[in-house]
Amino acid sequence: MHKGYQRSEALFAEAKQLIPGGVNSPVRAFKAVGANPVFIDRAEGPYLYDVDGNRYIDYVLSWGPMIAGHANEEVSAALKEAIDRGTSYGAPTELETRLAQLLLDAFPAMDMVRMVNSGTEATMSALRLARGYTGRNKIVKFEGCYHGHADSLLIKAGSGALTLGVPTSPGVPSNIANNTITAPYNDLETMKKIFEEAGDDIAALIIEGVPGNMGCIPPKEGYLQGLRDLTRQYGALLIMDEVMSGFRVAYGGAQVLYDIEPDITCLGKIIGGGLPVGAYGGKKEIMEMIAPAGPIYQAGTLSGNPLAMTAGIAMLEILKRPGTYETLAEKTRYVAEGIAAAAKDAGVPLYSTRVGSMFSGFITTETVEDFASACTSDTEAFGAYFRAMLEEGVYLACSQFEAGFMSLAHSQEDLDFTIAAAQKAFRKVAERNGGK
Ligand SMILES: Cc1ncc(COP(=O)(O)O)c(C=O)c1O
Ligand SMILES: N[C@H](C=O)CCC(=O)O
Repeated sequence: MHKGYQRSEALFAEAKQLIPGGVNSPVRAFKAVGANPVFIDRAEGPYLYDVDGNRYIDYVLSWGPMIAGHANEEVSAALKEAIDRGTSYGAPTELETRLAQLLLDAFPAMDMVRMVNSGTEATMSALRLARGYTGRNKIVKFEGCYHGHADSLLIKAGSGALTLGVPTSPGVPSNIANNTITAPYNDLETMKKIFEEAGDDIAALIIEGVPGNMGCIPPKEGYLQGLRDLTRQYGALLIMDEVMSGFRVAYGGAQVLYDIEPDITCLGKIIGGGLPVGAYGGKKEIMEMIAPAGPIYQAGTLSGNPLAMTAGIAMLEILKRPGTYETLAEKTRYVAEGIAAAAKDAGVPLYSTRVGSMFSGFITTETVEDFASACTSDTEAFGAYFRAMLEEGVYLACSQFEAGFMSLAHSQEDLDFTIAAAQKAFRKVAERNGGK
């Protein structure tokens, strides 16, 4: 029985006086689902516990990083041991080299990697590198893909920007926006035309390994290879943003799953084991353009932070174990199919997608394969579904345009509980739709 949201409501009211919108990242505000955020007290395994004493099965997992579950014993033990040796030195450590080696072993396309503090820093720095390396200015991104909040990339962006109705943010200077070309995802013909027209000016094409920021939308067969061939033909770099898909859809990322060789890869989330981190890497010839090896400047006071490196190493050691990704994919299949069946039984149209341990359910009768088709979803109905699931004790991403994530800690009981909750929630959505 849900205990209500009293204390969360009070904390949110207080936070709104001190922090814009009461949150430190817009998606957390639950704005698109007609609710107020629950404030979290603690987390363990697959569960979040809120300040009112409610327990939720968590499919957000801090927006992806907590793939081994919250407060994982091995990650926590490594961190406890590390913290007494100091929390930041601003000087090199062996830990950075150890994590770098793990990343390079997992990504055959990377010869070198640079650590930063967030996914935003990784993609922003990767663009500068691509521009500096090619001597060109334009970049191509996809409608509905989100790569963090750097100016060049906040154009027709997904995630919170899309959910909150500001996919192209005010404050991005027009001369920067003019250098970003946007394209529809999963449409190779349109991309060919873009390159025919502007190919000689394009420094890079950036794509999410598996887009998750307009909901999870798998690439069509051969699409990524088509982009790889096209970028090579025109001398543009292919940047795979695997901040979300890295170590989520495979050990490595989407490029390992689909056998694609990008020029630059961006990482974040899982590789920090729940601590702030990002990384970007690629071929030696490109990476050695970065200072101090080369002239392209990029720096960071806390980059390579020993705690983030420690947590990342512990996390990858867990994920390396045989069977990890098979287990994650099987749990995801089970719950996604269960949710889809629950929607069908209630007469709610649901288009279900998944890749590895990422999944989405779009409330629409359409086939979802790009931004335009994702936008056919009934976001009001999604809000009703989200609120009903929350009351049942299941914490989903608070937008139709976000992906769900599975962890190693979710038990069979948790998955069955989730499906039973979805059966109740979709019946409520159907009643609401019938009552329209
Ligand atoms: C694909 C992708 N790229 C980049 C980012 C930006 O990462 P961060 O939020 O760590 O800045 C995110 C998430 O926010 C993401 O999902
Ligand atoms: N969809 C975003 C990243 O993947 C959500 C994280 C955020 O913006 O706070």
